[in-house]
Amino acid sequence: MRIVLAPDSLKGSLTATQACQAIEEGILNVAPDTEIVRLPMADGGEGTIESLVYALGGSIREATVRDPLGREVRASYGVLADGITTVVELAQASGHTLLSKQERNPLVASTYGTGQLIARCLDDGYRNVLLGLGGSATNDAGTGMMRALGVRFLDEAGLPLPDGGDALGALRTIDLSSIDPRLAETKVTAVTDVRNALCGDDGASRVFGPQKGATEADVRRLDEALSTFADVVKRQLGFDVAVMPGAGAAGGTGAGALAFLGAELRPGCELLADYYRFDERIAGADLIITGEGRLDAQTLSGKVVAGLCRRARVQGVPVAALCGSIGLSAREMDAIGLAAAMSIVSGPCNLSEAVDHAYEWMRDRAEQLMRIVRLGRL
Ligand SMILES: O=C(O)[C@H](O)CO
Repeated sequence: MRIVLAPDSLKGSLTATQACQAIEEGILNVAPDTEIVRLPMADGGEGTIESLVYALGGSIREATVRDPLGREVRASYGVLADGITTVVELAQASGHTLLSKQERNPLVASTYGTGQLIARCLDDGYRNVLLGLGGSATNDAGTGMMRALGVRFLDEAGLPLPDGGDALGALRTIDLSSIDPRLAETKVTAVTDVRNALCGDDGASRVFGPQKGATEADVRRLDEALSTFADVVKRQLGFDVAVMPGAGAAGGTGAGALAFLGAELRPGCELLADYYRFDERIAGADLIITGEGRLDAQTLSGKVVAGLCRRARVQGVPVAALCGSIGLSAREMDAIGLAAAMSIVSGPCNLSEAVDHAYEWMRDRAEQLMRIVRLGRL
């Protein structure tokens, strides 16, 4: 049998590569001669570097940059085995996991460190950058990132704005005269974990602000500030980032990447599947096993599992999912073409138990799934 493993991470408990390893162990316990293809997925957020480097080869490097509050932090970036592509993950330098709950404050948090990581890739001589967007602590439309790359964001008096999303309310002019000239010869592809717009009810501040510590009043200020940013970009650069799907990823960094880096925005699942040559590699497979923390309405709106099911359906390869929890009905699973889903949790437990045991539970559930598959072949 040939089985393709393509799980997303189970955030906070298993990375996608750990999930692959656990599932593989479970399968091989039952059917040791199974051919396994490992394609750990990611959506642009945490784990994007790890998955791409694991599946495609390459190396992980580190640099000291600024965290969302300006302190020094060691952050990773990836260099793929093709020798030309680097992977910068915004969550590494500007992610919400770098801050304690009390420190979270999207009014002031900045993506500056992400810009420093991009600059490091340019210093190393790379001109093809995959920029993973998701899991941010920020709401600054990527202006911190661009400041680290030479752009100046000025107020009415022509003075530079302070860091953070709130300050963008006072933005009047963008000075591109000192932008890093190497960007002109660099291709940036932004890998987005969501398709949200920049502003409004579906926008970055309203949908993701609260999880970064924004109060209702903060959400309104941040949304207005992003709208001011979008107006200035439109007036000065001539295009409308407010309405583009994915512009709201990572607190609006999708918009910044569009406006200043000339980035193409690609949903994470689609980009990784293309880099992995997913369609070719699933051809003739007996089964695809995917997974994520929770299967729910967000899964339907295009997360990793739905994206893979769409591609697998074209080739007639069945997909099963192993998840932390399942909030989809059988009918909804049918709608996305998911053949089966199992929770890895077998009884009531608290979150820390689930985190501590995720690897063994994933392995055991994969073993059960494999036993069922074997029964079906008797
Ligand atoms: O970082 C964020 O704001 C969310 O992950 C959506 O991109």
